Amino acid sequence: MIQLQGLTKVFPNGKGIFDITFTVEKGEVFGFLGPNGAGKSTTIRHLMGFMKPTKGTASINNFNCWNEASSVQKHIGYLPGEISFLEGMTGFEFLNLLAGMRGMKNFKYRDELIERLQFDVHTPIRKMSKGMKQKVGIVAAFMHDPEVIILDEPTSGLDPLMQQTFIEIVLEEKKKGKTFFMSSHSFPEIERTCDRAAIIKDGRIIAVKNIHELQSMQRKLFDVVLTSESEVQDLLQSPLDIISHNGNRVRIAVQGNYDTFIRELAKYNVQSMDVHVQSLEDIFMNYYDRRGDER
Ligand SMILES: Nc1ncnc2c1ncn2[C@@H]1O[C@H](COP(=O)(O)OP(=O)(O)OP(=O)(O)O)[C@@H](O)[C@H]1O
Repeated sequence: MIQLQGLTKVFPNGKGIFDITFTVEKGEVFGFLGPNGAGKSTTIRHLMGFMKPTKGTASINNFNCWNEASSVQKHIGYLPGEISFLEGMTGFEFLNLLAGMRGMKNFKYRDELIERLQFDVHTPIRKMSKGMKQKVGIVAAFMHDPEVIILDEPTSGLDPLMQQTFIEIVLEEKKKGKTFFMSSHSFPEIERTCDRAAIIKDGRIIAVKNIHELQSMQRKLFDVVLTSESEVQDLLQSPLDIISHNGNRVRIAVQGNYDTFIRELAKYNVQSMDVHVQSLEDIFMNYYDRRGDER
């Protein structure tokens, strides 16, 4: 449904995106993850036909995103990363303007979305908070029942309850066979909604992975308190993956090797233990670091 083939955009300052290649299948929810400035919005702007690539192609539904931008945009719902609306209007007037431009006839879903996102759509846009504007943007991206929905950091500005509502809406649309491409910093949101995710850093794709694969890469970090610093010194000689230590405290990473972990710790007087499950974000950061070392 969405194809990027060697997509490259080099800005005059040498930054940009380089040789981006991947495919998103019809009905797939695809996450696009990366730190600030990695190239997420630039890639999305190419998908929307707002930017001409230096090299390579982007296509949606077999339409070239640059040469056939108007055909592409007919199939798409889009939420930009930075929303700029016609500030003189209310949210409702803005949505009506879009609906008119799109020749929309059925407003049932629009009204349902407004109801679920719980905001006063008749507020003038210039008086809206960031979160309220984001909600208007979400309604605008979904209301016309598009086949493909492209979202640039959709939950930024939403409170946790509304993030949850948003996730539910995405999962419902996924069931209807919609294709999603969404950039995000929120790993739980990607984890809950996406089938696969691409990880981008410094304009280059460093991994495209199945979400289950990412989840199975999760390590657990145990913060263990022993009775003395000398015990910690002894433990440092063990085969355990010790991330850090301070006084009689030690942080140990465990990924599958629980038996060794318990056998080693049983040799000491353990005073307390806390566990942290590594977030997907940490997994990505580890991934970046490893790749950085290889270069
Ligand atoms: N029009 C432009 N001219 C010059 N450089 C640009 C332009 N647009 C983006 N860049 C640069 O390209 C890189 C990628 O930017 P982009 O906005 O795509 O990142 P991003 O992953 O969306 O980041 P964020 O999460 O902060 O929105 C950055 O280094 C940015 O400064």
